[in-house]
Amino acid sequence: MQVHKTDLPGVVIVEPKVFGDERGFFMETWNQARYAEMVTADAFVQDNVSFSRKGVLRGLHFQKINPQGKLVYVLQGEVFDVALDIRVGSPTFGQWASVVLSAENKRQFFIPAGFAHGFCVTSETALFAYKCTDKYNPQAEGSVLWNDPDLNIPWPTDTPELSAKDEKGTKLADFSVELLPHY
Ligand SMILES: Cc1cn([C@H]2C[C@H](O)[C@@H](COP(=O)(O)OP(=O)(O)O[C@H]3O[C@H](C)C(=O)[C@H](O)[C@H]3O)O2)c(=O)[nH]c1=O
Repeated sequence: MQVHKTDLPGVVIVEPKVFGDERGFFMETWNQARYAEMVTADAFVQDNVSFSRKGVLRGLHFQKINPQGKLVYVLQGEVFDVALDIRVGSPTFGQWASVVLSAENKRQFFIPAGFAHGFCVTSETALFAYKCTDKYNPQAEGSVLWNDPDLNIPWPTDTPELSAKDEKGTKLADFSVELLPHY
């Protein structure tokens, strides 16, 4: 397994070891000891899967309370994935890192607790899997506006399919600091 740093401390790209043979391939998508040593010491407590069509954009979501670190990857298809630092007091506040995740490249992306996360599907469909380091807390959820002009994130489409919640996302600069996670 290889782990690559990004410009955002704690946000890493994981390339798991893939065992290919004439039948196909095998890979460990998580291993408690190895990931605790190489990715995050935080324990994972919840697994999620979502399925989306091309052009669907989910994000940019965070939880102020029970902030979730996420180990995300794609089981089928391809997405453009973004981690945005919204931790008040962080030296990289307002900065984001992106990566293309696909069933082909088999990459994983770790987004630490306190970041906002989102992805946009670039294949016909995508099956998106992830592990979370804290529970779902809908009362504590927030959405940063996907196309916040201050962030200038190069999403693969200007006209994504969004949930009603994400249509009404808030510009990062418009959040009062008590609604954001703290560094
Ligand atoms: C996230 C979540 C959702 N739900 C229920 C609540 C709704 O009835 C339904 C769809 O929820 P939502 O529209 O918030 O799903 P996404 O838009 O995929 O949200 C996720 O999108 C981005 C990419 C993220 O990083 C977060 O994991 C998460 O916010 O699933 C649950 O029961 N448990 C959960 O952990």
